[in-house]
Amino acid sequence: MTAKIIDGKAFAARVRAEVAGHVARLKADHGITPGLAVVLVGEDPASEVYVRSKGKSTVEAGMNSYEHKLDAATSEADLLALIGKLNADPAVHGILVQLPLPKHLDSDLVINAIDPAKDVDGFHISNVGLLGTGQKSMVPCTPLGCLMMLRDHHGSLAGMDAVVVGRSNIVGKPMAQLLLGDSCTVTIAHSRTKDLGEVCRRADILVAAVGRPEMIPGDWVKPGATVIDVGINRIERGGKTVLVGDVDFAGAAKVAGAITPVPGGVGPMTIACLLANTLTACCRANGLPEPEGLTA
Ligand SMILES: NC(=O)C1=CN([C@@H]2O[C@H](COP(=O)(O)OP(=O)(O)OC[C@H]3O[C@@H](n4cnc5c(N)ncnc54)[C@H](OP(=O)(O)O)[C@@H]3O)[C@@H](O)[C@H]2O)C=CC1
Ligand SMILES: Nc1nc(=O)c2c([nH]1)NC[C@@H]1CN(c3ccc(C(=O)N[C@@H](CCC(=O)O)C(=O)O)cc3)C=[N+]21
Repeated sequence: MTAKIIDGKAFAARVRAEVAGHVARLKADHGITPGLAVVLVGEDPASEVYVRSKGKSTVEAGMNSYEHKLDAATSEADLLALIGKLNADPAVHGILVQLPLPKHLDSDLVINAIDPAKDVDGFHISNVGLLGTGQKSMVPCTPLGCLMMLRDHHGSLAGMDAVVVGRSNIVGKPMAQLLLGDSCTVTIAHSRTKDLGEVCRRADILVAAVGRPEMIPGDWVKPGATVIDVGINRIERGGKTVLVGDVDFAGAAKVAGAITPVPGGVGPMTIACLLANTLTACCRANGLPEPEGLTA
């Protein structure tokens, strides 16, 4: 079998266009422009690329983008003061603090200082709790993007066996919650899982969020399964730096029913969902009905 390639880039373009349409209507009918503030502490080159591309997409969707670049040595008090200001600013509907933060900053403390209604990453403990109890929340962008692609491909996910490899707070755990919410039978695997290959081979839906280049070989994939590769790994190959996922794409594509590529899969969907979450936060803040199909 040769897998269908799930085109995250094209899907993301559709989501962004839909968001832009809603933004135009918000402006015309209500005079409101959604605003997203992105906070970057320190000078990680990969993060800077990512923050720039977020800013560009935000503006292209018709929203306001506010970038705050802080020195790597910024104190916790200064960062918390900035978050306080953004929380109080009515022009800012979404706040994203780029992770990881420099080691001297307590990321839990910082994330939990964000107004949950503006927490477009969905990392605040109250959003985590709302998601876990099936209540309306802000849903983390990467897992939300994965869910949208899965629903688009399968329609209903009910009863499917899903395996999520990785248990981070930003990808693995919220991904598992969303799959459970769609009535999958969910297994969460991690670095202490025994017989990971055996576990993966049970999956109708296999989500890899590990951060290890091409660690999942084709023979861990059940024939016909849907593979969602969240990994973003930069490696040297043939004297060039290339981007690869956590899955051996060539091997897995021979067995899977459908697979997301890297680049052009989950990454672009993450950014599209960030814009969608900012729009949703703006609608909620203004007591307006939220657009359908852009949340979980
Ligand atoms: N496309 C996108 O939009 C995004 C992509 N990413 C990418 O996704 C990947 C994962 O990110 P993130 O969740 O933040 O990473 P973390 O490093 O926070 O978590 C990695 C997880 O993988 C598990 N793991 C590590 N090694 C193994 C192994 N050998 N076998 C099984 N499990 C293992 C860890 O287990 P344990 O808990 O036991 O240590 C951990 O739960 C990265 O490549 C990152 O760049 C991240 C965010 C967004
Ligand atoms: N608070 C916070 N929220 C995040 O959502 C967050 C974060 N911090 N820190 C870093 C990770 C990583 N992440 C990516 C998003 C998009 C691409 C993306 O668009 N990737 C393109 C390729 C881009 C390239 O070429 O480098 C693709 O896969 O096609 C990648 C990675 C979000 N993260």
